[in-house]
Amino acid sequence: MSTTTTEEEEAVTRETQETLLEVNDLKTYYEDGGFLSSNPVKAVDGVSFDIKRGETLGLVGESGCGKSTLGRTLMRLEEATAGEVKLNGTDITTLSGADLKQFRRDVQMVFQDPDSSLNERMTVGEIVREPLDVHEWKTPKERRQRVRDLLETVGLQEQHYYRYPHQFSGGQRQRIGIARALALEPDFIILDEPVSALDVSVQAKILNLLEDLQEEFGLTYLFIAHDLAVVRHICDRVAVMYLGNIMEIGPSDEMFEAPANPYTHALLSSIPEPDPTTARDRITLRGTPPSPRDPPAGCPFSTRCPVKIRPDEYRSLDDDVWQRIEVFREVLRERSRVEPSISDRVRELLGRETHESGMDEILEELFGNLDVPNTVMEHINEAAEYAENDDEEAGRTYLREEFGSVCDRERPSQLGVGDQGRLSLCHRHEDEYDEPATVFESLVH
Ligand SMILES: Nc1ncnc2c1ncn2[C@@H]1O[C@H](COP(=O)(O)OP(=O)(O)OP(=O)(O)O)[C@@H](O)[C@H]1O
Repeated sequence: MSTTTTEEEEAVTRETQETLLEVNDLKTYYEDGGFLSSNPVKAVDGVSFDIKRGETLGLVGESGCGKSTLGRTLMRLEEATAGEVKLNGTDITTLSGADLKQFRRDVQMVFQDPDSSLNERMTVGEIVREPLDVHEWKTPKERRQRVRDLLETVGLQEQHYYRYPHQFSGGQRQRIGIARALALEPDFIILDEPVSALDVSVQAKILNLLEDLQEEFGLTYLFIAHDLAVVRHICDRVAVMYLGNIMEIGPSDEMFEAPANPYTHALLSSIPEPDPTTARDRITLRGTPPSPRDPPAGCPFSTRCPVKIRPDEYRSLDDDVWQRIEVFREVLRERSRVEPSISDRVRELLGRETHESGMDEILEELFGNLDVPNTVMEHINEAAEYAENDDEEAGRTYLREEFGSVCDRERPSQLGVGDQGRLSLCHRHEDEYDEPATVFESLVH
């Protein structure tokens, strides 16, 4: 049908478009000598992608998954720990002097909260003119004219030049932020949740403005958002981020219609469907994302994945028992996050052995009403014993060795799915395993 041809044509067009930004195995770690552990926060943990000139790439994921850190690293507001960021073929992570100054003209950022990103003591004219002054753009007279033109471009008026940000509505303030970002004619703009703080009625106007500006000036966008509906509307492609990794990246229409990665699947199933006849089955994710100080050794999503690969000997184990084992593993992980000295202190304060009394209750709660095979229960008891003796780490290792699979052990690579260059980070795309979609089907029926 014609849609397929159009989609294929789009894929071919993308192939021939010029690459503006290329990111290779980028890592940004925060070494802040944390209170609970000296491990760094692995906010961005090895991401690779590219953005073509004129394209809009959406970056979505739950709070804390590393979206802003990635955006800030691309802006050189955070220092990359490892990897490459190439803009027009030049690695920007090592730029300095005049080259860095030029880079600061080419890449701009629009922030979520126009209230806190605009200096209340400056007039609108001064705010928009500031980057022109810093970069000594042409003459002062030409700068003033440029600001007037920019105000008009973003839908404000010339007389707004002498007013202060507090005299404007949220949408107008975001227009001021956009005018400022456009001042130096950048190639690339990072939009960090640009409409999240605005009323729904104003959001559409700002999104339309951004689309018009993109067309007029040939801009390339990285659009950071947690609102998937907004992303679907405005982005050509979407990258789904989880725990510092890109789990899936590809054309937005294709991804929204048939997510390939289990995490994308779960994320999309949590948005209400406008058309109830196509309602997807909702997937409720267990637990919370692991700490980015201590991410899983294998797949980043392995601790919560509803379609995680099981070891052969447990393929036919009852689903409920299997889920509870996974929860038990999560419990030990949580407990091992607490530094022993703190748990000792708690025990001291309570005047009792908190760990020991807790473990029996946990096992009863998790497995008490289930028919658990003896061999399985023996393994669980063994791990519980380690935990009772304050060695959660040994308990975790024991469970990983017994119940773990390739998902726990090996980080998957990004594998191609579909025929439009979509990539997904999941072992299930390897030939020997069932695809995530097939397993989700069987879970539901
Ligand atoms: N300056 C910092 N020092 C230490 N850790 C940080 C710092 N900034 C962010 N983090 C941590 O890095 C991780 C990623 O944070 P980031 O703000 O990039 O996520 P996000 O997806 O943008 O979240 P949100 O949507 O809530 O802004 C989080 O665990 C966060 O606590």
